[in-house]
Amino acid sequence: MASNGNGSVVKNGNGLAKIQTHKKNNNEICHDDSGPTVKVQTIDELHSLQKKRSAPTTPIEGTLTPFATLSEEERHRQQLKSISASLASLTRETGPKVVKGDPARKSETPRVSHEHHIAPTIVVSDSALKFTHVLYNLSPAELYEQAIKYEKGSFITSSGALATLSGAKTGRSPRDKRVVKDNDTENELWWGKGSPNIEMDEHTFMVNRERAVDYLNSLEKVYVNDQFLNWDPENKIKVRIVSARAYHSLFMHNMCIRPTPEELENFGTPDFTIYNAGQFPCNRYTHYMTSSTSIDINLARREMVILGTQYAGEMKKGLFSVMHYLMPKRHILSLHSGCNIGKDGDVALFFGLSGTGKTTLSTDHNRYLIGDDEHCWSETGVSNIEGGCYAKCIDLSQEKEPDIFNAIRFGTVLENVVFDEHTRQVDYSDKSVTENTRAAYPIEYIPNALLPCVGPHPKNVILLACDAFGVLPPVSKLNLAQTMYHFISGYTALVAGTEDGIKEPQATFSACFGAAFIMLHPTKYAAMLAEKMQKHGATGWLVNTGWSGGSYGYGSRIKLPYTRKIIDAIHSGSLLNANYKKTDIFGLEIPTQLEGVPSEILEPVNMWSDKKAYKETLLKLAGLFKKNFEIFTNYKIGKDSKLTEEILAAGPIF
Ligand SMILES: Nc1ncnc2c1ncn2[C@@H]1O[C@H](COP(=O)(O)OP(=O)(O)OP(=O)(O)O)[C@@H](O)[C@H]1O
Ligand SMILES: O=C([O-])CC(=O)C(=O)O
Ligand SMILES: [Ca+2]
Ligand SMILES: [Mn+2]
Repeated sequence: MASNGNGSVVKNGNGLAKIQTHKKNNNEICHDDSGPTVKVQTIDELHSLQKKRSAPTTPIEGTLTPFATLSEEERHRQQLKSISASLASLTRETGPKVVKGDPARKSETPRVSHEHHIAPTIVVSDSALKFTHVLYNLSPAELYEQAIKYEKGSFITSSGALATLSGAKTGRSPRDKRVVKDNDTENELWWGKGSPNIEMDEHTFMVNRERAVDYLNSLEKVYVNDQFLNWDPENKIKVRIVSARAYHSLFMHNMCIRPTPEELENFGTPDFTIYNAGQFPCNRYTHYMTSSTSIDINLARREMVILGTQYAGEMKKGLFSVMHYLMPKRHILSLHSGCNIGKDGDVALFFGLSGTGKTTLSTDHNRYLIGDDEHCWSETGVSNIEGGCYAKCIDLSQEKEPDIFNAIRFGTVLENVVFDEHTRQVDYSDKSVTENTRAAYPIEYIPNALLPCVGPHPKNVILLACDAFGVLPPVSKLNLAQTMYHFISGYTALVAGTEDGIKEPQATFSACFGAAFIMLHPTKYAAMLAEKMQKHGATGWLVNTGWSGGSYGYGSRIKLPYTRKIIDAIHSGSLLNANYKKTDIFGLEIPTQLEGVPSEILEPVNMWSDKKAYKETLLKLAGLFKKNFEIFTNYKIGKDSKLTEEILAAGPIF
């Protein structure tokens, strides 16, 4: 039996109805098929319909900036020229042939003798004969696709974050950081004992730079981010990050300030450039190299090179070091601190080393978040340097820290976490890869973030110390000299190893609560802080977020709700008017009462059952403070020798 003549259903030999696939002239069956069809010839054409052209390549209509008067093509050309110049080998071609777009997409592969070929060649090498594809300021969605397709260990978690692996290094490598010592920096920077700046010469920097650039140019494609640092419009810095991984590009997209399409069109030449060739090692036969990792800063060239570590925090903190050099030159103080602002406009800074509570306490439901880690204090007030937060996520829970937990969603980079292979549910308690698991998210993922991230002069300067010895009071009010003493000391006590047995707390002193990132001598920053606090009438506080009733293993950590009550009382101003008494040895002013906190915990000795052990531990810690401060005793702080004397006298006395 063949056609029934109506052209719709044909019975075959065994009597089953067969649906005809050729065009019918009636529509009795499958009504849904009769709608309009797409007007394309191929599947590629169909895909091309999905995408509308947009930033960062589409010009914004109606903008009257000089750059906007250029044709789109000319703007494009200039942008590529700038990127080609960034990627130039300094010994061969002046810059590689760069072309925008993903090499995996055929339509974007350059044809021969293309106008995208920017650089005139001096000497032809193999690298000059190929194109380097530039993936310029990709969006999070595009970077997700790149990461998942090309980078092992990239997965979407159940909440939508991008889980990544940073490779062998899961934290910063401060011993592998080098800074070029030249005629200027020799006198300007802090060198020697206690300083984070380990010298290298200009020539060695160039060797490493060439190594990184050659590595990047050998790849089929590189990622380029053009972004900003510092929300203060007068002191914004333009940064370019050239990297080989979508993970790095998305991390910086989140952590730096994201330009608007208009700002990107007028971007021009960056003020600072990072070459992140982290997958590729440095050469240990190179002078100054003591491992296969090297993070090199050249302030004169305004460049940074990363070899042999893929830990993304190196980029964030490398730029922070640069800000610690550039900002003081403009009489702006750079700060390793969190910052928030109350409904009445009162600003608080939170200094502290890792794990002391900067992120936890600056993310406060009753206040607006300005930033969690890096700030500037200028003549006009405070500004966040970054456009994102980098939160520790070990043992993170929705109950304890809902805002951070909920920020871990689409767009967020999750480093080195462990998740269920099927549900992709993250287990935040799992330390299999590292204890330093981290989440990097744009600041606007925190619901009460203040945008733009700027505020007036701080009213309170809170120094956080997690004292695992259990002898520092939960809160003390500091005078200016004491604030400077504790700021320069930068104390916290970590507990080495948390698995089995009771371990001794380990005291850590890190000048300005961030010695790894400062460039000038600590007393320079301290002098600026003292001047600003004095001028704007800010009050200093020392808050112990660590142990009470005994050292680690005997006492217990001060409950977070109590610390929050203490912080609330600082913000509201009520603590300023409390009654105070002075402690022995450290001479700290401690309140006798504080609403919502049991009075006995305010004085540490009350909580220790073994008073003798308390006194011994207190003296031990005081001795550590004294010893640490020795390297600072020969420095004058600011112009005021009276203040210097007061600071030296503000430490423990015994
Ligand atoms: N009393 C307390 N005060 C503050 N934090 C506490 C307290 N008790 C426990 N914690 C916990 O200590 C941790 C503090 O870590 P947080 O991420 O805030 O430190 P951080 O200073 O931002 O560190 P980093 O510089 O490494 O980012 C959190 O997990 C918090 O829940
Ligand atoms: O920089 C990092 O890797 C994390 C951080 O915030 C710090 O250590 O201060
Ligand atoms: Ca933090
Ligand atoms: Mn930090």
